[in-house]
Amino acid sequence: MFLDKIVASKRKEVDDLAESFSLNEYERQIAELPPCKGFEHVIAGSTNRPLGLIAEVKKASPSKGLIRADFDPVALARTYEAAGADCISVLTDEDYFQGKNEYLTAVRSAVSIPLLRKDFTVDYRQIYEARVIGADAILLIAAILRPSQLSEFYDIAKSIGLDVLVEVHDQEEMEAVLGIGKAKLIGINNRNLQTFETDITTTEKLIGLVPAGVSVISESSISVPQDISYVQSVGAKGVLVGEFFMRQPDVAAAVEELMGPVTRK
Ligand SMILES: O=P(O)(O)OC[C@@H](O)[C@@H](O)c1c[nH]c2ccccc12
Repeated sequence: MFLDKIVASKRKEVDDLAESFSLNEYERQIAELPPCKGFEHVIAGSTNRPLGLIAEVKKASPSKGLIRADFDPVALARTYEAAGADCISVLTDEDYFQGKNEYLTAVRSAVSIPLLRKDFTVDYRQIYEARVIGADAILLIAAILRPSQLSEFYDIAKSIGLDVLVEVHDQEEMEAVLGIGKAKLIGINNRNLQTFETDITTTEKLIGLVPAGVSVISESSISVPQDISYVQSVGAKGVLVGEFFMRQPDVAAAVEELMGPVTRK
C-alpha cells in the first residue's frame, strides 16, 4: 500500500532528524519567533468568500507524478494570496511530492496569510521543525497515527502555538478523532491515501458525524465550481485544493473560475 511506503520512508527521514535534534535548541529558537497566525479561525470563517480556501503549493504527487514543471513556490503563493486564498498549504515531503522545507520558509517571508505544513507527521520532532521552518499549522493524518499519538501530537502542536488540521477519510478514523475530543478543524480527504481513489461524496458521508463547533474542510479532487457548491451545501467551511490550480497556466484566473470572485465581508 502506498501510504505504508510513504510512512516507512518518513520514518527513515525522521531518524536523520533525530540525530541532530535538540529539544532545548528548538525551544530556544521558537521562543524568538513571532506568534503563529491563527489558521483555524481564518479558514473556518473566511472573510473573502462564502467558502474558505486553502490553496496548495504542490509540484508532484505519488498518484500523478509531476504536476507542474514550471514550479516557483514563492510566485505561486503570492498569486494565491492576491487571488483571495485564506491560507496556503505547502508540501514539504521530498520523496513523494518533490516538496522542501525551504519552500515553506521562502513562502513564509513572501505572504502574510497563514501556512499549513503539509507532510506526514509520524514523530514529535517534526512538529517542532514545522514551527521553526515557518508553519502556522500542521496536518495530522488519522490513518497513520494511533489515537494516543494523535492526542499527544495535537497537544505538542498547540503548546508551541500551531493549529492542527486533523485528516480523516473514513468513518472509523472520524470516530477515533471525535473520541479524542480535541480537534476543532477536521479535514475530510476525498482521496483514499492507500489506493489514491477519489470520491467527493466522502465529505457528505462523514460530515454528519461532526458535532457543532468543529469545522470541516473538504480535501482533494476538487476541480469544478459544482464541487464547491456541493461541499458547501453539505456543510463544509472550506476546501483544500492543489492539483487543479497547479495544472493551470494562469493560476489567479483558475482560483476565480473555481471559487468565484472575492466578496470581502
Ligand atoms: O491536489 P488535490 O487533489 O486538490 O488535493 C490537495 C490535498 O487535499 C492533497 O494534496 C492532500 C490531502 N491530504 C494529504 C496528505 C498528504 C499529502 C497530500 C495530501
